[in-house]
Amino acid sequence: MRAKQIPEAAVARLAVYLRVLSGMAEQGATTVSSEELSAAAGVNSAKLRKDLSYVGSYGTRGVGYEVQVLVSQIERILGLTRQHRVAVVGIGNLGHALANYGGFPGRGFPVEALFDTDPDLIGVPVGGIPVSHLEDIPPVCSEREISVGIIATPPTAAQSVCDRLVAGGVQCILNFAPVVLRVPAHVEVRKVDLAVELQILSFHVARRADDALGNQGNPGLPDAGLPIDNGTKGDGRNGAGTDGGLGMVVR
Ligand SMILES: NC(=O)c1ccc[n+]([C@@H]2O[C@H](COP(=O)([O-])OP(=O)(O)OC[C@H]3O[C@@H](n4cnc5c(N)ncnc54)[C@H](O)[C@@H]3O)[C@@H](O)[C@H]2O)c1
Repeated sequence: MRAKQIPEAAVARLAVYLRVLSGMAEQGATTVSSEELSAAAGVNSAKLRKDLSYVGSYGTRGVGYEVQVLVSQIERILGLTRQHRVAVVGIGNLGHALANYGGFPGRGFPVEALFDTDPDLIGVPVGGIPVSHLEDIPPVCSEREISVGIIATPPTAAQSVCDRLVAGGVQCILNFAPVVLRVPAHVEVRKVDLAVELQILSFHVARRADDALGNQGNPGLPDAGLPIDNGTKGDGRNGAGTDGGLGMVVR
């Protein structure tokens, strides 16, 4: 199956399986049953088998899946066979945490550039990387071949930051600012909103309470298994769409 035909929710779960499988490989596991993997990932085994069929992996009866083979298959489908260099813009509370987080490089996302406007921060190393000024985003991103930009600025600054990242050749943007970004069609945006995740959790708690009272709950609401909100290209989900004339996608 081609990567673009895999449902968004399954893509998010594949990333979770990859994290779990990498941990198993580190512990020396060579094979894993679908039951073990589904328990470790917190996904039911029928859904897991369906997800793994998207990457062409069906396992062997009585043996399960070869861990390294499955890791390679998921990495290939997620485009993780090469590194994606990351820039973080806005080195405040969140930006500091992201810049200092040691877990990105090992997952193929080394942080290579930091930007802010605060004169007290410019030139100061955070997580070993000196903070550059906002104005330098295009040349620095282009020179360091940054492909992922993380926006952790106040919402009022996010669009102009986004425009600079795009001018620097960045193709993927992870946006923490509570604002909808306008980007050219070739740029992919994902929006992270932890409040939405909390609201989804709240929904599931409320549904359980409903079920306990013998009601059916609300079956039409989304799977809470997604770590982040999506912003897919102009498909009408999540408020995404095109502006029709400018070739821009609003996410
Ligand atoms: N999505 C979520 O779940 C979530 C969670 C926490 C925070 N946020 C959002 O993340 C953003 C950052 O939050 P924070 O608590 O780190 O804020 P903060 O005020 O601590 O940091 C913001 C940083 O952005 C810098 N900045 C301001 N204008 C800039 C510009 N034009 N270019 C570059 N840098 C600029 C500031 O100097 C500051 O260092 C906010 O928009 C906040 O709403 C989102």
